[in-house]
Amino acid sequence: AKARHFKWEVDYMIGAPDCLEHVVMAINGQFPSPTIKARAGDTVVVHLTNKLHTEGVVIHWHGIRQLGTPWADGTASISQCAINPGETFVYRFKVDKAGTYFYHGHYGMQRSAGLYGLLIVDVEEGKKEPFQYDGEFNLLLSDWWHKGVHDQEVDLSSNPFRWIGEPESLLINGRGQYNCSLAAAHDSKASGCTFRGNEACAPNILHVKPNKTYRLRVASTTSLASLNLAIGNHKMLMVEADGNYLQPFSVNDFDIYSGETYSVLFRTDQRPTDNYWISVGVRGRQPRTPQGLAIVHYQTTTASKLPTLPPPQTPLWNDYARSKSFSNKIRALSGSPKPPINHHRRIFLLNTQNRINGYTKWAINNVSLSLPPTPYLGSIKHRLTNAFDQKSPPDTFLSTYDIMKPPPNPNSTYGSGVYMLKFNTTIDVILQNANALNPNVSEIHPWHLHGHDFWVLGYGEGMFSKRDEDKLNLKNPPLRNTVVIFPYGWTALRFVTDNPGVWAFHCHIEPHLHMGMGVVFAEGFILLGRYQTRLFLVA
Ligand SMILES: O=C1O[C@H]([C@@H](O)CO)C(O)=C1O
Repeated sequence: AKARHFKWEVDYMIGAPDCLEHVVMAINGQFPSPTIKARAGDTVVVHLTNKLHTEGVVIHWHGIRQLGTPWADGTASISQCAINPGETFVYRFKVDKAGTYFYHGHYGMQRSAGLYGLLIVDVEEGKKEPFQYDGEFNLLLSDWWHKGVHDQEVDLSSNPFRWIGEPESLLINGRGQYNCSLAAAHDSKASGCTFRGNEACAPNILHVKPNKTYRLRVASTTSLASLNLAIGNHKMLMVEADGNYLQPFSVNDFDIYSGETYSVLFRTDQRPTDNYWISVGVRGRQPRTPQGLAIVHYQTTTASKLPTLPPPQTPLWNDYARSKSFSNKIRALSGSPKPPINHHRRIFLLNTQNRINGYTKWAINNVSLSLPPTPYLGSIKHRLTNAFDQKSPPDTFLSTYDIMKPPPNPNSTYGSGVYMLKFNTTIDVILQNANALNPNVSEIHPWHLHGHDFWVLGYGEGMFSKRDEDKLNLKNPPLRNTVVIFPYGWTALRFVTDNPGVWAFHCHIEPHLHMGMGVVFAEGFILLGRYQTRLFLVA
């Protein structure tokens, strides 16, 4: 194992992610930020200097569990103070498990502003993956707005509320095309793009040889969009999710929610004199955004030749049955760690859209997350009891709550959202979706847990009930760090509190987190009475 050192400077720069000039966040002048490559067992050391003039910054290493290093999780107000302009903070953490990961800003809405990059962890030297391939490509998916992120933040925090709307573009590896279409040949209304190939917004081209197997690592860091990805005429084999191996299964396309990663294998067994589209489109919300496109180029033909077939169509945005069917196919590779059979504590988290003094918010069990200036990790360890509201949020909600209707009383309150979890216990979380403020609206929310992987025990419709208990999958549930709740449905997950620290658990939709959609798990602190806690000492 090695230590891998990086010297990074975060700044804004002028870019053109979808061909239109726009301010974008960059590391060392690069957008998307540089890809980190490491091997399992390595230590990554990032010296992060904040070159922004008027705002703080932090970076979260999404999917890395930070075993024994909770201070390196990179969450402002939770694991650390935001790094001030001019300051350097050193992130030092172990990448203990091979897989496809990414990193991103976790302060305000800086991820939406473009602060993200990939983190690829290969298996240890001499070890093998449980599948074989001849080459690999990375696709980092994101969505892009023409309105700047500061304006978006103010819109969302205004009364009356202003929603950010759907993205203008989808980006693949930071590249999209707003004012032209690569697939204009298949769309009489669109005007074609003319690229020489070296433009910053020219599409990604994956150069492949015929009759080989390639691994495609796909990560979604979208601010809002749920996506579906397909490769024209090529089937894919799902083999990895969020840094954990899957029982392989074949698909024509797959859904990917913000915060998720997948590896798929595909075989270049199609007509080698043609090229093929990779298309990415919006699901789960009214699609108002053109597909994102990349090209698979068979090296037996010319790279500039556009595919003859049209880009694969994205499935109907509200065909949730299709999305659920895909999610339900995801199983852990046989031999993967299994969940404990019993739980010690079960926390029900009701997701509702609410109002506080006329401001539109999201709340969990009627508490809308509001982060304090002093980071929890320090304030809880040092018992700074006036650093935040010590009132525990509720473990459940009224069983009579009608999730099919808008909240009868939409008024909510702000809270610190801190759940104290005992060390080495098994925690179940039942995420319960509900109707938003408008009638007949319930949206998708991908929830992401820091500091852990969890087992996804199942999904269901309506209110979680005792009867659903028997349907939970304790046999081969996948381990993940992000999972979706479907409209009007529930999702059950389980994890073990074996990693002392303070961990965010939140909707990975950036504007939703900004509007309070999250909670905090403080784990491994000994409770010494009402206001006294101490960090549990572990080796
Ligand atoms: O948080 C959100 O707000 C809007 C809508 O509910 C109110 O405008 C929307 O679609 C969200 O996801």
